[in-house]
Amino acid sequence: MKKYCLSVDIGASSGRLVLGNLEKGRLELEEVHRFGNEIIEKNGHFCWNIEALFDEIKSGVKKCGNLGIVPVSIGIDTWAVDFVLLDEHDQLLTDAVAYRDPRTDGVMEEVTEIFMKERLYLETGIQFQKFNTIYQLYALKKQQPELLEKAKTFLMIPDYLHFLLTGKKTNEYTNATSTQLINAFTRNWDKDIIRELGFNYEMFQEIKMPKTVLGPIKKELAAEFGFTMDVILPATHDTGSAVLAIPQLEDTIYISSGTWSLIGVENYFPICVTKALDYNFTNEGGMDYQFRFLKNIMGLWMIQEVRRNYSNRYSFSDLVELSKAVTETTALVNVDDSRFLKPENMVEEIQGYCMETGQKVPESPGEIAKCIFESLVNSYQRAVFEIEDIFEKEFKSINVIGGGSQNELLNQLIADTTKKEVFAGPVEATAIGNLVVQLIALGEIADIKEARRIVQQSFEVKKYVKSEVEKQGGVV
Ligand SMILES: Nc1ncnc2c1ncn2[C@@H]1O[C@H](COP(=O)(O)OP(=O)(O)O)[C@@H](O)[C@H]1O
Ligand SMILES: C[C@H](O)[C@H](O)[C@@H](O)C(=O)COP(=O)(O)O
Ligand SMILES: [Mg+2]
Repeated sequence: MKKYCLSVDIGASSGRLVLGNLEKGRLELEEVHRFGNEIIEKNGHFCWNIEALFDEIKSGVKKCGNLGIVPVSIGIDTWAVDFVLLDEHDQLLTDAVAYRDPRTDGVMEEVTEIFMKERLYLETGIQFQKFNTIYQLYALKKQQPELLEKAKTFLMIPDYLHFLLTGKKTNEYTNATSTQLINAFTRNWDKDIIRELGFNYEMFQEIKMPKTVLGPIKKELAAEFGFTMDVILPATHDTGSAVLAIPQLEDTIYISSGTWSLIGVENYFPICVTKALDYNFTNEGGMDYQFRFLKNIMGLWMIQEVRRNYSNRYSFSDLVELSKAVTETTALVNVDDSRFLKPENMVEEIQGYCMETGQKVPESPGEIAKCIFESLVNSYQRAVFEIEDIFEKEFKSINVIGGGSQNELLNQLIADTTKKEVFAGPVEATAIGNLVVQLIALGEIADIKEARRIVQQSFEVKKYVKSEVEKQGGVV
């Protein structure tokens, strides 16, 4: 009898439910449901449509039933930092405000007046991004103090979705670390930081690790689906799941390439030295208390927005082909400039940057796309230099995972620019990482080492090496 697990991976642009089962030492996947995940405007803020996302999860579970498949377990992973607050009746007090909302403008600067950056970094090891949960909560404290006073429960997005499924309230570790409120050494909520910022320490829930069996779904949901299953916590931070599906990590820098490009390495301890702070690297928590030493690069969000600006007239592969047809050197932008975090119009924002920096302004969709891809690779190259500077070693290869690993032009540009071997895939690394944790918890896979061996045997990974044609252009 096949034993199926069900992964729910909701990234910042799309979500998918993927069934997984082990067959003769290989992991077989079946995508049963895919849906978009767009930011909406609600009550004057940019928000996620959390109700619609839960409905999509339920639709996907029902599709399993329609296929005659009853999963043994389900686990949900999503993007990081965002959260909801519940009142004493476990009702929503807040919308699921998105990390791209401007409510945190200027807040990080205020908080680092209270806490020196060095202290926050030494205690948490987390990068300084204006949208971190710590700054979102501080913004709430300033803008809607009455909400924060009423809050009895803090749940991050996947925690909340797991709560809707089971009625259980926990905070999963890997995602909790992205709040910048977890102490990197105690691996628990940092009471001093929380209390000194005036947050209610009691609203934070017990930290649970990946592989935790949270329990069965609620009876009424089991009745609705026609079957029950257990919730097993994956690494509920999607990047935490994605890196678990990298076939081999030895001497490898990974790029989790989706809406964001998360570039980093797996590490056994937090690196909180000044150089890592200056480079703005983060030490996000991983399964089995590993650390994901990485940094955020603006990522394929930029091409997603450009596609939207062109009314979705072009597919992602169309935009890649159009950029290939552009032969002359294009302008380069600093993709990590906060102006690209949520511009009105990405095309115009890129053109404005090029005009302001005295560069030839890209006009056609192909020129815009090429500018984005080349500029992203420049930022990747800079991050590679920084990683090798901190670790005082050269890394042999780069493994690109996620939807962006399908961008062959980008993969080749990375190989040409970094002069390293580039491995591309698995595409659905996040869903795979989510599934292998459930299978480990169920005793179907021994540990993460065996899981990586299974991934190697189960999924295609393409290799790219530096092409003969020398790449033009330099680091911005
Ligand atoms: N066929 C394709 N060719 C090139 N790029 C692609 C293709 N399909 C998807 N992508 C890239 O993958 C990105 C989405 O990656 P994904 O990991 O699904 O994102 P997320 O998890 O953040 O929602 C898109 O923004 C797009 O740039
Ligand atoms: C805001 C966070 O940095 C972001 O969630 C990032 O950590 C992440 O995991 C994004 O994943 P995508 O799959 O949406 O690119
Ligand atoms: Mg993703």
